[in-house]
Amino acid sequence: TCPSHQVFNYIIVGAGPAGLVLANKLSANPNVTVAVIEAGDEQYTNPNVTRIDAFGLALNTSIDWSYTSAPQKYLSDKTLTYYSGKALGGTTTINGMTYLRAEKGQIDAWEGLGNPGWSWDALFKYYKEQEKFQVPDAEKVRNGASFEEGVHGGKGEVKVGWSSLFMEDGVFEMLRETSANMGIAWNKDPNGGRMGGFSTWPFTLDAEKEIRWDAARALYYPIAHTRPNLYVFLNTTATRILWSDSKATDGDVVATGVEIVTSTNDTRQTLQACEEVILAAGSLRSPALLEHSGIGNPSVLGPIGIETIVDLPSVGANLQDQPNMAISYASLTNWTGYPCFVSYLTAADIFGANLSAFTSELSANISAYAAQIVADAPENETTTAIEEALLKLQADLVFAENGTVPLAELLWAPGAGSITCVFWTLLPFSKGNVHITSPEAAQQPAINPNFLQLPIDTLIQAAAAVKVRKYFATAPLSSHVTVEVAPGLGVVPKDAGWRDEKWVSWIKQEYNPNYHPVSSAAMRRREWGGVVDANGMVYGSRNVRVVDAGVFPTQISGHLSASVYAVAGKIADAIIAGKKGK
Ligand SMILES: Cc1cc2nc3c(=O)[nH]c(=O)nc-3n(C[C@H](O)[C@H](O)[C@H](O)COP(=O)(O)OP(=O)(O)OC[C@H]3O[C@@H](n4cnc5c(N)ncnc54)[C@H](O)[C@@H]3O)c2cc1C
Repeated sequence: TCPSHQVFNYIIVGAGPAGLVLANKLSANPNVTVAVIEAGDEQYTNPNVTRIDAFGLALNTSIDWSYTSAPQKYLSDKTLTYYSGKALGGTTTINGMTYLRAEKGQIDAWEGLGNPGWSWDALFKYYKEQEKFQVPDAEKVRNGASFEEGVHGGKGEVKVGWSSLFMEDGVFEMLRETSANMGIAWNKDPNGGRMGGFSTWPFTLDAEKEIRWDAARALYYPIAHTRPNLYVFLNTTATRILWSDSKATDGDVVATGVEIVTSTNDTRQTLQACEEVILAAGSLRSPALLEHSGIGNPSVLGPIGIETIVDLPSVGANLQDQPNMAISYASLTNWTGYPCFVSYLTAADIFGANLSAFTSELSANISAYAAQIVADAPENETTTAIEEALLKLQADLVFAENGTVPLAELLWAPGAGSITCVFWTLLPFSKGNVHITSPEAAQQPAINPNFLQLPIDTLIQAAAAVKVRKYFATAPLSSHVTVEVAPGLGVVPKDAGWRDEKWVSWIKQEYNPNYHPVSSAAMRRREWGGVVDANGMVYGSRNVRVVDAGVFPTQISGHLSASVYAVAGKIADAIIAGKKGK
């Protein structure tokens, strides 16, 4: 028990989906006090957050951190805007609401990275338990909404379904038939562990009231007035973790609370935690908080005058995100409605007869790729042995014979006088990092995903682009489009293959992040570049956890939020069960 109400059992930093799952679950016990610290404000009535047609409107507003990436070495030093939510509800207040989980095989691979108990079946329990699936009516089903029995849950907090803005009649059938003619089968439900094929996806929304369903709506507002043991500090930023003068018997550091600053008062204040400090500030900020608190790589912390109290060079390492760009064709039709059509392609779908040659080329290059990753990282961040093992694991998963893990995602967006396909490589091999560059906590860290560091990522993206063009040339989609608007045949000639330099330069020019940054506080065995153990506990600490998208041991093929909710749910239960880890 804690001595007074000024001292909380748990302090959670960040009120995104991860932070709010933790807050909700931990505060269900009335004897436990929980403080949530969130840099942003509540957005209950902000129409940019509630309107189901609002995706995009909140970007670059006060609820978006709008970070700028570090210059991207492999993109001619270009910097990219990194959207990220700053609100009660975190990035779910500004995101696209797509509810897509992951591929079974890739979650099963998490266990092998030193995480006992992490498998698809373990996460499936949480996906279902947290979900309130709203069964689509007959009209929505005619327009493509579909699901498999047993895949969804009906009693959870996260509302999932389709809105009335569904794309008009005919689009679903047109894309489904085109996919079939491409050899891409219809997948009735991509959320059951097999994502490959052509599908429609559900959204995180309230289908009856037609409002977006962000993490605060799901997990905070319903309990806000019924839990006096839950304290939420809005417009408040955590600047560092506070440490006890004495260490635990095994030498681990012990957190006593956090230092905070509010948006109206520059004076540093402290909040004390008698049990744990849990960082859920997102994959771009939790590593920065660890570093500002002295946990990290001495070669990163030393030069900016921060004393290393736990030597953990993998903090902020392993950052991975996906490349995002679009191919667009003119159409004589003004398509209306909100699209939710996706094609998930495997390596075999993308490379066809070239697959085994491509796989051999990759295998032959793995050592060189590992060396490149090490060369681009700060001193002692990682080793070629670790990187080689991780690259091999990913290559085996993605390029396995008869492998089912999707390697590229194609989103179909018919609009006014056009049909656009937004597409991205799902599992890039390039690897970056996120590190602080100043002792000032208010300064954003340097976000460096190292996009297109390894040539293989450009080739996969180009091969996906060639496949998108083939889609547009296949009936019946081909009969609904006229000229290619982007990139346009003048930029990339019609017959350009995926090794063509024209694709490479177009990809480098059009490059955007996909805003799915993961693994910067990876849950892995410590000697394999892990930051946290299988229960989210930071190595070298007695009572500090990280629980957010940063702990994903690897990138996933789904969109992140469904899996962030599930990962946080599983770790919250581990905390409640008293498993401190290690
Ligand atoms: C433009 C965009 C579109 C997306 N679309 C989709 C989609 O359609 N479907 C999907 O599943 N996923 C989507 N995502 C990704 C998904 O929303 C995020 O991966 C997910 O919200 C991450 O959850 P999190 O809890 O790890 O972090 P976040 O949701 O980012 O929450 C972290 C919170 O911590 C707060 N914070 C940070 N530092 C501090 C500090 N020092 N002190 C106090 N508070 C702090 C932040 O303000 C934020 O509220 C999208 C992301 C973006 C940017």
